[in-house]
Amino acid sequence: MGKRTIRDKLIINFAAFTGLACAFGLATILLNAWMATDAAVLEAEHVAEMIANNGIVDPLDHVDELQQHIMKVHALQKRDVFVVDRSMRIVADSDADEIGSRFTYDRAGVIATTMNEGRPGKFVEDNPSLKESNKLVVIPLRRDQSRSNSEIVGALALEYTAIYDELMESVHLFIRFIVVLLALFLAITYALSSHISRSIIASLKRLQGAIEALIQGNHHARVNIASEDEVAELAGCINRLADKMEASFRDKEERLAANAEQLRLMNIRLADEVQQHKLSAERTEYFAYYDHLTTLPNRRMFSHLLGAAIAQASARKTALGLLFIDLDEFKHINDTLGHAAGDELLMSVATRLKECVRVGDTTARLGGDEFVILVEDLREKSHLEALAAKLLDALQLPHRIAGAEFRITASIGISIFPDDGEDETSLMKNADMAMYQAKRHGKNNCQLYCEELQSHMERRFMLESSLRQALERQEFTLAYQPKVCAASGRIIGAEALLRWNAQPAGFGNLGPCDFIPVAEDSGLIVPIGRWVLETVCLQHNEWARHGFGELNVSVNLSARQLADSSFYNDVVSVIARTGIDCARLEFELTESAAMENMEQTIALLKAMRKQGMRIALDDFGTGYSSLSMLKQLPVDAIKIDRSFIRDMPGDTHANALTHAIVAMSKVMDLRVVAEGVETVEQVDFLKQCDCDEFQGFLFSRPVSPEAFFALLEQQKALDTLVS
Ligand SMILES: Nc1nc2c(ncn2[C@@H]2O[C@H](COP(=O)(O)O[C@H]3[C@@H](O)[C@H](n4cnc5c(=O)[nH]c(N)nc54)O[C@@H]3COP(=O)(O)O)[C@@H](O)[C@H]2O)c(=O)[nH]1
Repeated sequence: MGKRTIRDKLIINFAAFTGLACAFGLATILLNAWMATDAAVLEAEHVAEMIANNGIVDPLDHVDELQQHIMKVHALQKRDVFVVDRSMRIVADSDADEIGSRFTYDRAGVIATTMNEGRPGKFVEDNPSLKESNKLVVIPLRRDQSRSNSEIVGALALEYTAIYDELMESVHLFIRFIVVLLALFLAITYALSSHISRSIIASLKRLQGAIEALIQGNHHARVNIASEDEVAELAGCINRLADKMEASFRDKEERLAANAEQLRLMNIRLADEVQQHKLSAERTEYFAYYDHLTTLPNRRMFSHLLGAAIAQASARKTALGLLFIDLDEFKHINDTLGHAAGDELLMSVATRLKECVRVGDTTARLGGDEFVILVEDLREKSHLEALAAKLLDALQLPHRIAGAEFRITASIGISIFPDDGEDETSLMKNADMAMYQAKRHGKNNCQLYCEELQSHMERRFMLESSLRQALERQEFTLAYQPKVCAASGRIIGAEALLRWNAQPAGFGNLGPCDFIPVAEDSGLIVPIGRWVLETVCLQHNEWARHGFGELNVSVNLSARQLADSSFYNDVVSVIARTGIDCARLEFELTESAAMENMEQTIALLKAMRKQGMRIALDDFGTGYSSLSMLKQLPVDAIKIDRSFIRDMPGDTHANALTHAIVAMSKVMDLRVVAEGVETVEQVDFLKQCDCDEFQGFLFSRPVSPEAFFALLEQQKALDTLVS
């Protein structure tokens, strides 16, 4: 079934209503017609009964009286009346001419039926001669009309056409009235229905328009229905829905606006971050090739530049010079002044270096305090030496760091392409090797690479592996050099000095000055030092066993040992294992070793002194020898370097310095040991200076444990003799 509009439904309703109204009208008409017929028949029956009940008993025997009566009724009411006997012969008739004839115009046999059944009947006369058919009512005619069970002798027929027509006339009038009324009613109903449907449809259309506007996003759309019916309620609902939608839309709009603002801010931030990222990427890219502190090319960049320069020089058959620069004692400066000052110094160095080179030369920082300079188109080797000298001079000039002036030196190694190397790696390695050589040559100088240097390095490498083996094979021994009390002249202690027996062939006779630096550079000095300490402690136990437990014994320490994280624990555990009296154990370290990592060294020395061990500052006077440093370091004694002792008493300068050192030490409550004492004059002078102890060849060279023991025994014997 298709969709039905409201209009369709109203029309259907209207049609149904019309149909019902018509049916009702028709039913009314039919009822009226039936009632009219019934009334006419009843009236006829009544009249017929009246005629029949006129008091005549056995009426067919009194037909004349019956005839008279009929005639009276006919005269009064102008109706046809006749009476038939059971054979349908007319015995009385308002039309007297018909009397005696048979009535034949009742084809349906209504009269016969009436006579048989005793009930009234009605029929329409089938007389073709009549213009209008007569309607007749028939009643049975009894012998005694007052008795209902009396024999039926005939029938009386009374025409009721006129009364019927009269009644039907009013029925027709009623029908016309009903039809007009129905038509009027239908017209009004139709008009009203149309009006209502139009008004409802118009309202619905407005509702539809409002809803469609809402659907299309017009949230201001509202519908105003003046009525107070359901449509108006629906309009109210739609308006409320629209209000909600508008509020929700406004809310959404506000949220959208907020989101858009957030998005905008995020976009700005994102753009900013992208920019930052770009900058950071550029910075990362930059610092991948440039040193962030000095802005000089870094190792990676320099490697590229050197590679390119070698390729170009190789093609052009020209030479290159590579200067490897390492600052002397930079670590000390960094440790004492702090990293910020160290950074400032590095920046100052970078500036000085750049100021010294030509425009086409490349200066780079490899890291730490290592710098390189690449000189292209090199004509003369001497130009490199001149440049190195210029650099050393420039670097020596005071640097203004943190408001104070500092002086530094540097060591420079030089290699040349293609003589000293044809590739980047060998050129760098050889310049670096030459720089180490410059360091070994006392720093603040430059060294040109040469093949001997290479063989020297190779020799050094072989020495290192031999040293490693020596430790494993226990090829080291200790010599002991006596320390003599200045006041009593007696041996009061000894310094343990490392010796290497069974040395490998090809190295000559290697003294500690030859192999200890190699052991220090390679780190082997740590296990070697551990062995020295253990041996010294065991030796002291041995002396103690022979009654020389009061002797003090000194052990040398290098910076590398002090820097070793397990050093303190190693010392403590050796002491615990051997059971040596800590008060008899003294450690000697140089000023430069102490200064390599001053803070850590101070803490370490303090811890050792707390355990009862003593500390002596070795080679005093050759390094910084600053008063402030001496004040900071927790030491018990200083050993005046033998370079001072050697020159006295002839050198007034050395004499004065020795005097000053001893005086200063006394003020600081430090014991003073003079080392390298070789002459009696030196002893006399040192005694005048109030020196506490002497150590030197005058008393004894460093000797084997057995020889030292013999010295002790000899002293003991002398003591016995004197006492
Ligand atoms: N870290 C360690 N260093 C050690 C150890 N053993 C030795 N050393 C250091 O080696 C350097 C050289 O020592 P050595 O060749 O033994 O020389 C010592 C003495 O022989 C020498 N000396 C002593 N008296 C005189 C003298 O009258 N004249 C003279 N020309 N030389 C003399 O001095 C060296 C001892 O010096 P010092 O240590 O400064 O007291 C040396 O620096 C040793 O420190 C070790 O086990 N570990």
